[in-house]
Amino acid sequence: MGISGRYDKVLETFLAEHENVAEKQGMNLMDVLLEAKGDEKSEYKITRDQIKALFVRMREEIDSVIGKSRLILETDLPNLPYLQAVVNEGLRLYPPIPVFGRRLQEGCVMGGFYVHEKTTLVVNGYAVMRDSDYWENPDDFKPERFLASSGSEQEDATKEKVLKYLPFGSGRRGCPGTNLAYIFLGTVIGIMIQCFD
Ligand code: HEM
Repeated sequence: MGISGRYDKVLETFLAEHENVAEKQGMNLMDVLLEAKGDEKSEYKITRDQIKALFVRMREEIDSVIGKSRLILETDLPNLPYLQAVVNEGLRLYPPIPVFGRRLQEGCVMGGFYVHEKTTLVVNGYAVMRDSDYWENPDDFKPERFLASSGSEQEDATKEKVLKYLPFGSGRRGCPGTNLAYIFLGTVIGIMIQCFD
């Protein structure tokens, strides 16, 4: 058995351990995911088949662009649009920093309300990125929405996209590490796809 087969076996043991514990004390991320998978009423069903289809498409893209003889480099990322779309969609649905703040230097009208200067506002990026006014089927994991060929979200003008896609905030206090973050997310996820089944 290859290394990835052996690794799969170890992971399956962990999964079985989590599924079979009768009385849980606290929950960790794997418990949360397993509960979502088993929850009939959950808004979005996670199935192993969906994860597999996503995985197969990413693996095909990486194999066709890079081959099987080396690992992904930073310079490969622009040639891997589906991998980038998966990273974008992951950040849209599960932003590591879901809210961020601003303090107003001047009073102004926002959404019909006058907001005084020095007011601290919290921007809920999580809610904006799941708003059905801006995103089609917002709770679905659909990386295709970030592909240039997709008609739905991609047709939006760049400015609007910046304001509805906020995993790194926006404007002059937006995250200065955005480019670095895309590089490490793309390479780390891509390398895991290359190395493990
Ligand atoms: C997945 C990775 C990352 C995410 C999701 C993330 C997200 C964010 C968000 C939402 C903000 C607030 C932006 C705003 O208020 O408009 C922020 C600020 C910031 N981030 Fe990141 N970040 C990431 C990685 C990084 C990295 C790799 C660095 C540096 C190497 C970095 C450095 C900073 C700094 C210094 C600020 C404060 C900017 C300011 O207040 O002017 N971040 N980040």
